[in-house]
Amino acid sequence: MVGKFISFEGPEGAGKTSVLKVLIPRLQAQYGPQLLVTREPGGTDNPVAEAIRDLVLSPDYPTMDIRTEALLYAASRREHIQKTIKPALVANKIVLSDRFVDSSIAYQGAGRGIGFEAVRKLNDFVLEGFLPDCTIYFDIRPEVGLARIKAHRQNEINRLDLDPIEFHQRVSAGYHQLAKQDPKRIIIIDAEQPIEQVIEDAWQVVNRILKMEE
Ligand SMILES: Nc1ncnc2c1ncn2[C@@H]1O[C@H](COP(=O)(O)OP(=O)(O)OP(=O)(O)O)[C@@H](O)[C@H]1O
Ligand SMILES: Cc1cn([C@H]2C[C@H](O)[C@@H](COP(=O)(O)O)O2)c(=O)[nH]c1=O
Repeated sequence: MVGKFISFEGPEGAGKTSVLKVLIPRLQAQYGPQLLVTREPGGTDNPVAEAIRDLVLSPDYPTMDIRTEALLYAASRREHIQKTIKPALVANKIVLSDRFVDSSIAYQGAGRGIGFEAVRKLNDFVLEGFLPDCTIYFDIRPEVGLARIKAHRQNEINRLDLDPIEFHQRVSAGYHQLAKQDPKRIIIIDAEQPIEQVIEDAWQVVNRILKMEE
C-alpha cells in the first residue's frame, strides 16, 4: 500500500471537524482528487458503514448492550477499511478519517468499561494489523468540549453526547493512556488553543507526514 492514512481523534467537541473543514480545501488545492476525507462510524461512499452509523448513534436505543455497541463500531470499521480506505491507499491517495480504531479503545474500552484488551482483541480481527500512519489527537478537557457542543450544536446531540461527565472523563483518560502507549503514531495537539492555532498545529503535522518518505 502506498498512500498515507491519517486519523483525527479526540473527545466530543474537540474541534476535529472544524479543523478538517479548513484543511480539506488546502489539501485539495495541492493534491486534488488524490485526497479522500472520510469518517467513523461510517465512511465516505460506504452505504453499509453509514447504515451502521445511523443505528449505533441513534438516540432511539439508549439501553443498547455495551458489547453490541462495540461490535457495531467494529463491523462498520471492517466495511470502511475494506471498501473505502484500503482501495484508496492502493490508488496512492491521502486518506483523512475523522475517528478510527482509537475511538473504540477510548470510548468502549475505557468509557464503557469493557477494557482495553477486550476491545483491542475484537478490533484485531477487524484490522488484521492495519493502522493509520499517523493519528492526530485533539487534547481537550471533556467539560470544555461538551460545553462547546452545548453552546453550538443543540440540534445535533447524539446518544453519546447525553452520557454523564464521568463517562467522558474515562474516555479522555483512555486517550491519554493510548497516546502514552504509542507516542510514535499518536501526535497530541492542544485543542483548547484558539481555533487558528489548532488549525496551524494540525496543518504542520499533516504536512510532515505527507512529506515523509515511505
Ligand atoms: N479551538 C476552538 N475554540 C473554540 N471553539 C471551537 C474550537 N474548535 C472548535 N470549536 C467549536 O466547538 C464546536 C465543536 O467543534 P467540532 O464539531 O469541530 O468538534 P468535533 O471534534 O468534530 O466534535 P465531535 O467529535 O463531537 O463531532 C463547534 O461549534 C466549533 O465551532
Ligand atoms: C468510531 C467510534 C465513534 N464513537 C463515538 C464517538 C462519538 O460520540 C460518536 C461519533 O460522533 P461524531 O460527531 O461523528 O464524532 O461515536 C465510539 O464510541 N466508538 C467508535 O469506535
